[in-house]
Amino acid sequence: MTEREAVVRLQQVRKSFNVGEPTEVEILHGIDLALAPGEFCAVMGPSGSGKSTLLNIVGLLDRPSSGQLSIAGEETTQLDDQALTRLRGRSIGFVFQYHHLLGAFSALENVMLPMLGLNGFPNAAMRERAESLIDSVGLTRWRDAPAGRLSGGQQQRVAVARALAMQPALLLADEPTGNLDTKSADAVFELLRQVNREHGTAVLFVTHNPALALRCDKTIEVVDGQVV
Ligand SMILES: Nc1ncnc2c1ncn2[C@@H]1O[C@H](COP(=O)(O)OP(=O)(O)OP(=O)(O)O)[C@@H](O)[C@H]1O
Repeated sequence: MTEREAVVRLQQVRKSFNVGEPTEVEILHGIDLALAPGEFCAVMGPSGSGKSTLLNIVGLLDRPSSGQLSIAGEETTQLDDQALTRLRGRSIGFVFQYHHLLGAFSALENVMLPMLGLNGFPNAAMRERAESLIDSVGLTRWRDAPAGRLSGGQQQRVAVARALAMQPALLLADEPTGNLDTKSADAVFELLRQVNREHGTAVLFVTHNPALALRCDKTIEVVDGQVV
């Protein structure tokens, strides 16, 4: 797979944090990873091994201390913050363990929020697209309900629809089912698989659940800051 073809490519990515001058701890020790378009990859590993740190870097929320990272064929390490924000907005969707929805806003409004961009004015096309996303995650009846009133599983469905608002090539899901009962977790996982199949969205899916990992295209394991 060439750099252009990969949705995500990490080469020798290291990440250190300052934990009180002058002490630095290295958390990621030279990660190599490539994700093809449409690939659904589970990320497993013990607590504290560096999975979230890795996802934050792939999601352009944090920068590597060294190494190369390309997203959708674009090398990112030289980009300034503004260019990173733009690339993130058009290429990457996020679903976290806690959905971070705005509880007083309707399910539909939450899905529209990422589409508003800088001028902040909704238009009919945005509304139509948000409606179709809400339909596709099975929440047509709850479209106008305040997000805070929905069940945990339904809220996570809204979060998936919101993550897809900008039609990203890559979806990053950090334990999106970790907070749900088995049945809701299964439904949210199936939804991610469906999105992956129908839209060709590549997915990095952090999970502690081996049964779900088995249903992914591949699994990588992060142990002590290395992919093993
Ligand atoms: N900003 C930071 N400053 C210092 N240390 C950090 C920072 N962020 C993460 N760490 C440390 O990095 C290590 C890896 O954390 P990370 O959250 O990536 O692990 P994880 O594999 O996602 O764990 P879990 O499965 O429990 O979510 C931990 O020891 C954590 O304390």
